[in-house]
This record gives sequence, structure tokens and C-alpha cells, in this order.
Amino acid sequence: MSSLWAAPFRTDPVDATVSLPGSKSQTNRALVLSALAEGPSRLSRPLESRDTLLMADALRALGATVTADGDVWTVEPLAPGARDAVTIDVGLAGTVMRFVPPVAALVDGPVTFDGDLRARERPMATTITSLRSLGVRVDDDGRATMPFTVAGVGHVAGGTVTIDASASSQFLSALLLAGARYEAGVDVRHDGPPVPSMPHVAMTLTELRRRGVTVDDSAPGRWTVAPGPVAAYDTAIEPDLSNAGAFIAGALVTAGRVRVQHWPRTTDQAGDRWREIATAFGADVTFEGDDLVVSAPRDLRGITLDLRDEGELTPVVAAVAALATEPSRLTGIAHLRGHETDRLAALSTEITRMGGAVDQLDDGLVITPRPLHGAALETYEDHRMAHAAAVLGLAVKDTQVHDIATTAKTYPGFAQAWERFVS
Ligand SMILES: O=C(O)C1=C[C@@H](OP(=O)(O)O)[C@@H](O)[C@H](O)C1
Ligand SMILES: C=C(OP(=O)(O)O)C(=O)O
Repeated sequence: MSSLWAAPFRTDPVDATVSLPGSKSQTNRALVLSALAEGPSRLSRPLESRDTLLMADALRALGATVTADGDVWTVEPLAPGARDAVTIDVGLAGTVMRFVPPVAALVDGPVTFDGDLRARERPMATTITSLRSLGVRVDDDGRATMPFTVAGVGHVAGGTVTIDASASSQFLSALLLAGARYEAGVDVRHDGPPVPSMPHVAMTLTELRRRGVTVDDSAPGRWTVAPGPVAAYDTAIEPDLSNAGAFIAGALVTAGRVRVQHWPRTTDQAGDRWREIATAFGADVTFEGDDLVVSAPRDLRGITLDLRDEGELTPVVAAVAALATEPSRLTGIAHLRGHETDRLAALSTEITRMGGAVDQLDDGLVITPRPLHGAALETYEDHRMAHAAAVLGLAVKDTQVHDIATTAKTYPGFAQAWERFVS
């Protein structure tokens, strides 16, 4: 049995300032590209969480060095040469399970991938088949999921590959991140329903270009990475704007106010869409210097949103929608069924458990606000379901949350930060 956390509840408006840990997506891209680079790179203010520590360990297992000195990490790239067989634990991290196999293909030695039980259920077939198309041997005993072994020989032919990245943008980002180090680079074409989470692909392109890699994304559905070196690069990681969502939501559901420190004015992060989402619910959203300030009205409007590009925001958006005054419709998010859990089913179950009304669509949710009552909410080893539960509990008395510690995937200390935020 997992432990139960009594979610803080308050009836008066929150008025708080928050400073967030670093972006998971930027930290893990910086780690991968630094491991593939020509010399040492430094990351300042990286996120130190389960997903990024798993990434650092994975790259160490492949021969990179990652050392921490305060809030600066230094990465020495992979060294060439034959390596003993290793097994990499991906945990439940999509970025580790999708980004590391194309890097492992460059290593001379077998690398086996495995992770949490749920990780074996997340879509992985595209990683395996795309590597095979690029000339890499992958042994999966026909499973098309973990555990599988990438039997690298120290170099990868690369070239043209067609994938269906509609289940996860990470399949595409993964090939682009490693592609410059393949002999022919990579020329990736997408064939299938739209690729979700396109801001994450834009982030991949930005990070590649910062490191001197030539990427062509001028043709729709096609991305070409020229073969060549990846330059060493020192980078400062931005605060994680997706994780800012819980705190913005806390202000929204209490008619309160939150100041999020150091919100970047230009960013590839999907979480930047919180500015538009909070506005759509009826909040006033402004920049004050470096900070974003969100002030919420007493009654929240319902919203109609396509969240295909920012699917990871859905759990917290859904929690706010359940506390609004009008129904909300969230679409474009069929791929969430392959996230940490089936998030559409999980949100429907948990909001319904509190007395709410949720209709599942093939690609989304319709949430109709109803008076909610406290309940013990499940979190399904999903950090963002735990954030959603904390937001619901802030507005609904006697809410308990199973396994709040699952937030350590991207935000160790979330429960303490939340208790400070609401006090
Ligand atoms: O590349 C990344 O850093 C991510 C891409 C997205 O994955 P999907 O495209 O699978 O949604 C996002 O949801 C995930 O949290 C992080
Ligand atoms: C989908 C997510 O994570 P992952 O990187 O494990 O895919 C997420 O953080 O919402």
C-alpha cells in the first residue's frame, strides 16, 4: 500500500511567489548532446530528479562522465573503444527510453534497456524498427518493447528512415539528437497522424543548432540532420514551465495570485502555453520584470482547447476544469494513453471519484463541473496525476493523495514546495 498524503485545503486565495527547478526536457537534451559532443560541456541549474539522474546514469553506463559541483554539472563525452555489456534502467522516463537507444547504437558493445513495469507498456516499437532501418542490430525476442538489446558496433550507417511518430514526438527527437554522429546523418520522414508535442521537437532543433549541427526542417513532415561533429556547449537550464502549471492552477482554483520567478520571454517549452491557458480560464496574466504574475478571478470559465502540442499539461488543466463554472473540452490528446499511465482514463476515474462528471473522447476529455467531495486519489506512478490531485485537494476538503512521492520523477520536494506555496 502506498502512503496517503493529506492534501492542503484552503478557502481563501493563495498569494505566493514560486521559484521552480529546471526543465526536464532541456536537462535531458543537454545531457545527451553533451555526451555526443567533441569536448566537455557544462549545464548550470540542471533539474536533479529521477528522470534526469536516470539519464545521467544511462550515459555513464555508455562511457560518458557526469559530475556535479553545486548546481553545475560537467559532462565529458563518450569515449570510443569496445565496452562490456551493460543494462540501462530507464525507470519510467520517456526521454531515457527513447533518446538513449540511438546513442547506445554508437557504442561498441551490447546495451540492454529495461525499466519500470509500466515502462514495458509504453510505445517503443518505433525506436526499435527505426534503428534497424538505420543499420543497427536490435534484439527484442519479437517483443517490440523492453527489455531489448542494442547490439552496437561503434558506428551507425544512418540515412533515410520513415517513422510514424504520432504516438510520441520522442521517437523523432531521439533520431535527430543522435543523427549527426551517424555516417550519413539522418533523413527522417513522418508518415501517420500528426506528431504531438511539436514544441518539444522545436526544442530538439534549437539545442542541435546551438551545438553547430545542421538541421533542415523546411519540408513538412521531414527532418534532415547532416553528419558532423556536435560542438561542446555550456548551457543554463530554464525553470520547468510544465511544472509551473500546478502552482498557476493553485492560484486559479483559489481566486488567488502567483508570481512565478524567472519565466523566460522566449522559450521552446510546452509549458509556456500556461499563459494562454490561464487567460482562457479568465485570469489576468502579465510579465513583471523577469517574473510571470497570474491573478485569478472568483469564477473560472470553461475552456475549449486542443492540447496536442502540450499534452503533458493536461492533468493539471483537467483538475482546474473540474473546478470551473462551465464545461471544458480538451482534445488532440489520444497519445496521452501511452504516457506514464493512460491519463485520459486516470483523469476520468479520479475526477469521477470526487463526484465530478467526465466523458472520455477518443482523443480527449469533456469535463463538466459538479460539486466535488474529498476522496483518496490514486496517482498511478504519474507525477502529473499527483500535481492534479494536489490542485483538486486545495479546493476540495478532505482530499488525500496516494504516493505523492511519485512527483520525484521531475520535481523532488514537490509536496514541501506545495505546502509552502499554500501556507
Ligand atoms: O521530448 C520531450 O522532452 C518530451 C516530449 C513529450 O512526449 P510525447 O510526445 O510522448 O507526448 C512530452 O509529453 C514529454 O513530457 C517530454
Ligand atoms: C509524458 C511525460 O513524460 P515522459 O518524458 O516520461 O514521456 C510527462 O512528463 O508528462
